[in-house]
Amino acid sequence: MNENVIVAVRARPFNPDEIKGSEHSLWSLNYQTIASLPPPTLIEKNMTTPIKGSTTTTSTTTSIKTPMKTPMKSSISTPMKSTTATATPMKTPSRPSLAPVVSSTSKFVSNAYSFDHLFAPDSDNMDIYEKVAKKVIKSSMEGINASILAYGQTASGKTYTMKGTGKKNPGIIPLSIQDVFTYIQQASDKEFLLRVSYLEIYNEVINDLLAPENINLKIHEDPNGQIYVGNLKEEIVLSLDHVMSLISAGEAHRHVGTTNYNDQSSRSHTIFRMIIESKDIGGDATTDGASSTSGKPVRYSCLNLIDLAGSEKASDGLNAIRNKEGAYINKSLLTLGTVISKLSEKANGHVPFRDSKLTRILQNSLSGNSRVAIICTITLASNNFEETHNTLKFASRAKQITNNAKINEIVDDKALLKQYRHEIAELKSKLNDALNVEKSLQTVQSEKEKVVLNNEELSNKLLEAEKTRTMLESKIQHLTKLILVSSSIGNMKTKSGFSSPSQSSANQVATSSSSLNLTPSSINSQLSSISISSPNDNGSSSNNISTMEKELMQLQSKITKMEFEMEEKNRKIEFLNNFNPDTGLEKIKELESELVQRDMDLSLYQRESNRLQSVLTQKEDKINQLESKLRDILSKCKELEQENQSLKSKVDDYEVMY
Ligand SMILES: Nc1ncnc2c1ncn2[C@@H]1O[C@H](COP(=O)(O)OP(=O)(O)OP(=O)(O)O)[C@@H](O)[C@H]1O
Repeated sequence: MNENVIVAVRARPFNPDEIKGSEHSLWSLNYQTIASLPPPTLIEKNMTTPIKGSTTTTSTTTSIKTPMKTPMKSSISTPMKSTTATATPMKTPSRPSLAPVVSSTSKFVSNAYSFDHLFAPDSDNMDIYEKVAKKVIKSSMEGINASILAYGQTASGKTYTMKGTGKKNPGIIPLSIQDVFTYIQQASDKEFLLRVSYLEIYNEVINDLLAPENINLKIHEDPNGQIYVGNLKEEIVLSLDHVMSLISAGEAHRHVGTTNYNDQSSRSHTIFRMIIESKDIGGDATTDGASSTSGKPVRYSCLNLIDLAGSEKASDGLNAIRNKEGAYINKSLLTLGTVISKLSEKANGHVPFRDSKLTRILQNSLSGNSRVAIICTITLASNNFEETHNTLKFASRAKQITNNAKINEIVDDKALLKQYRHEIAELKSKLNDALNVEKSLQTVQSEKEKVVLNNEELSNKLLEAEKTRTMLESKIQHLTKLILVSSSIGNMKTKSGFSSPSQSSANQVATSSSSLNLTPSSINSQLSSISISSPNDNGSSSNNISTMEKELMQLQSKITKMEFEMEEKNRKIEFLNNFNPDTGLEKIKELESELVQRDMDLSLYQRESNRLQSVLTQKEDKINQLESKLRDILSKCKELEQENQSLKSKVDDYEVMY
């Protein structure tokens, strides 16, 4: 759509210095028109003296209007219905008027300018937002590039207008951002992607306010003729608070300083930019929240909210730094003025966009596909008459510029919104894969833990079994020793008889036992009666031992088997550590069932080992008993031997006697 730049003029109230200095207004405001008043010296003698504190907003009559002492209140929100003749036409003009108005009663030439909106000193930021910015913001939400900028001399209220003074008095920037999010909230059939950047142009150097380490950035032009700043940080934003926190972080890096006119004078131009991408989600959103609207175009717009530094007189700076800053500011504003002037002439001549960073960055906005609103801030004080006049001239020229803003649509995949949608879909599928892998890994992990646990148990059991084996071995050894002694007593009977007194005591026992009916066979039978019996025992000691040895061998072979299993399990644990979830899960299950089987075997072995242990204990008791009986028998044998000796000597005596 072809549209002229929207121009609004805002007059701020007199500041304390101006009030103290008894400044008066040399301007009259009437609806959309502002006209200059003659200086007091020109007021005809027959006129009344200037009315102190007058708040009249009536425009000049046939005679020149009296200058006002204090900032006037404006009734500009409703058109005046005055029937008095005015120096300038009071109708809403379609074009601003630059025509000088000549008073009929003096040589004074009044300049009157008409704009789309004129805001008197008592207006507030919300008024300005509602009347100037709101529709521009709405356009930007619909895919139309937009720029809103504040222009004016130093201390005229640009920052006050653009940023406001906190939550109670927000300026155009916070109000716009708030509206952006309200719009998104209400547009239930659309999805949006917002990203912001924030830069300043200080002394013709571009600095990134969101990434202060990015300084002296360069301007580039893409193949489509779009101007952009390279390496500028763009942050995706999700809420009003998020944006505001970025802005206030950026503000901390902006160059601000004290001048003669403003304690907090902006020493740089700032451009807050929001890239708005939007896409209809229509009715075909998929259940997982992803939309299947990939074929639909993405609307794309660039919203610039610009707070310019103010023009100032060369002598305004307090020191060399301020003067240098002022010189850069003035130079770039002069270039902006020239650019605006050239664009307003509508001739096809050269437009010096490249003469300043500011105009170069604003090139796309000022020269075509963008809605532009300029808020020119002025002071009505007579001591700034010249600057205010210049601002109004600038504003009038800007009003001549026609732009052709249109909705920007991207059909291919260049829009970040589409790229993000693709990425989200890809990531979702990757996430699913990852979840599956995670599940498998969790199973593997728990299988592994089980195997490790089983292995530990197995190790403990193996240790126990080995202990048991060692104990069994030593007991069997001990038992074997004892039984061999007993056997040799039995053997004596068959090999040597009982005749030789020089034979061992056991033999002697055997000899004497014949007379006492304590023959080796009877001892043997006594031994048998007290012999150790295992469940499979046939009752003989040698059988006991061989049974135990057999059991021991079985146990040994079981232990060997268990050791082998342990090794195998260790191999499997190693295998699990290097487990590949795709192939290993089945094997883990097999292993698990094998492990369960092994577990059962192991507890069987354990039971067997316990049984053997108790048999051994039993046998040990019996051996102890046997030992004590053996001792008794031996002592009886000794007694018998002694008896035998005495009997022998008695027999000898008898033989001697008879
Ligand atoms: N409409 C207004 N109502 C009340 N106070 C205002 C208004 N406009 C500006 N002021 C006050 O005037 C002073 C200068 O305003 P501001 O800093 O916004 O000017 P500026 O044009 O941004 O100046 P500079 O170009 O030096 O940065 C501030 O103290 C501000 O609060």
